[in-house]
Amino acid sequence: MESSPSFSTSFSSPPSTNPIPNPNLDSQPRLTVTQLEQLKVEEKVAEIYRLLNGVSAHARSLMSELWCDKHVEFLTRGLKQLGPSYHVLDANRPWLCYWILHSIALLGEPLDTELENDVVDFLSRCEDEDGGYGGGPGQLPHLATTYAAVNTLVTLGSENALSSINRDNIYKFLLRMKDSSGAFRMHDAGEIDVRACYTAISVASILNILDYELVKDVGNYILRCQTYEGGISGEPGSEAHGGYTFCGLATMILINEADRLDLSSLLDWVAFRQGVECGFQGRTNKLVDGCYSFWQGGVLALMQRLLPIVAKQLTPSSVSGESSLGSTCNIKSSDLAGQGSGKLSDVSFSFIKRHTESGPLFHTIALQQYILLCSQVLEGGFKDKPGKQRDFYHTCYCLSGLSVSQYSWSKDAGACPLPTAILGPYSNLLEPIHPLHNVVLDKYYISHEFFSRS
Ligand SMILES: CC(C)=CCC/C(C)=C/CC/C(C)=C/COP(=O)(O)OP(=O)(O)O
Ligand SMILES: [Zn+2]
Repeated sequence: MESSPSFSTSFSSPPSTNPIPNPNLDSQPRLTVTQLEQLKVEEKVAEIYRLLNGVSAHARSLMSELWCDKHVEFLTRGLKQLGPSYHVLDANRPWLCYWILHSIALLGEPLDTELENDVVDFLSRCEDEDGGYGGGPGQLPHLATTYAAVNTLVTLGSENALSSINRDNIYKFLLRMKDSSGAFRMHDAGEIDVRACYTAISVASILNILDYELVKDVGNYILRCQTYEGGISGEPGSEAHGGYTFCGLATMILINEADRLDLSSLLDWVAFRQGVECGFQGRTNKLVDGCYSFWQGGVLALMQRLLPIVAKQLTPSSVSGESSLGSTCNIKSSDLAGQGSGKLSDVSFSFIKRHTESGPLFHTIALQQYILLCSQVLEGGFKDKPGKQRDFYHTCYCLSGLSVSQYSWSKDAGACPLPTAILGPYSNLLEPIHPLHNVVLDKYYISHEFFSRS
């Protein structure tokens, strides 16, 4: 054996170079590429956190400040003009709109009407005449960019933005993407995966066009993607990953079938993804990354609302209660038969005992610390981890994760958190999100009202 069992090889390390000799530890077990990277990241993060030692509470609060003005400046500049290096994202332009505009909305910053109308015009030019949005004008419609475009227009929230969406055509596009297995494909003749299922169901739900035809058998596909670890993979037989776990769980909640998952093993898997760096990793034995603050933090925010069902899966009569997800998720614990593996680790069990009544399922202050001290770029924007560059994707998902962690103690969706739930000054508080769609909650309510009318 090349390495000791406790240093098991990561799935994603390239076989040709893995494991490599560790020059610093000649007589020790040899470490894999990922293990060496992990040690470096831990050291960099520890160095940052050491700065907090021995300084006053005031200084610590300043070090944890969210630099709102800098972020708004970075985001607004990006919305107006991007440098040439962004050409690689030419097929993702609705995503850029969503990442930037959702981040601005989370920061509570209004957008000027001219800029807003420019975005609505641009997205209308990305809309295919047979339904769905492409990555840019004239590009083929794709489910991911359709999700990004719809979430952007919901985030803008004006009559002009919401009425620009052709719901009949989007419905036809979604039906065309539906596979006979029940799952969805990303585009005509494209790949089938959990992302496609989530983006289709999220769009249909938010636009109030979700029906039996779209829902039929999609839950069976998601069930096939829950792995032996408890998390959810992109397709059957692959590795559990935070991004897909969010997509899979949110889909199951939106179609009212969350109780079919083994929620106790899912909870165990996701709870263990928060590491010594205080942030989350995307999968077992991989590195921390700021974007998982939302993908994994969002899963835990959803799981918090499902705890009565987790407990019911374990012991059908132990806990009773209703899910609090609101109108899009009308799961009633009384509707659910006790099912699932019936096995729950001590960790999950004590979580449930402590948190069925209140309180988050992860260390929310620690996550805020990772986001604000390790991912935040003081000139504006957020990054994956120390040593990386800022980008709009990480800015969007670090801010979304920050919002989720700030509101995780709040009993009612969006209720103002206590100061003790916020790391740094209270002015760090972001807008709350709807955790199933990742749009700002107020914007969700406006669109819900708008699309309920027709
Ligand atoms: C709505 C929507 C489209 C959601 C997408 C969800 C999402 C983020 C999926 C993750 C995809 C994936 C396998 C990343 C692994 O990358 P990596 O190997 O570079 O990263 P890792 O080492 O952190 O796993
Ligand atoms: Zn990332």
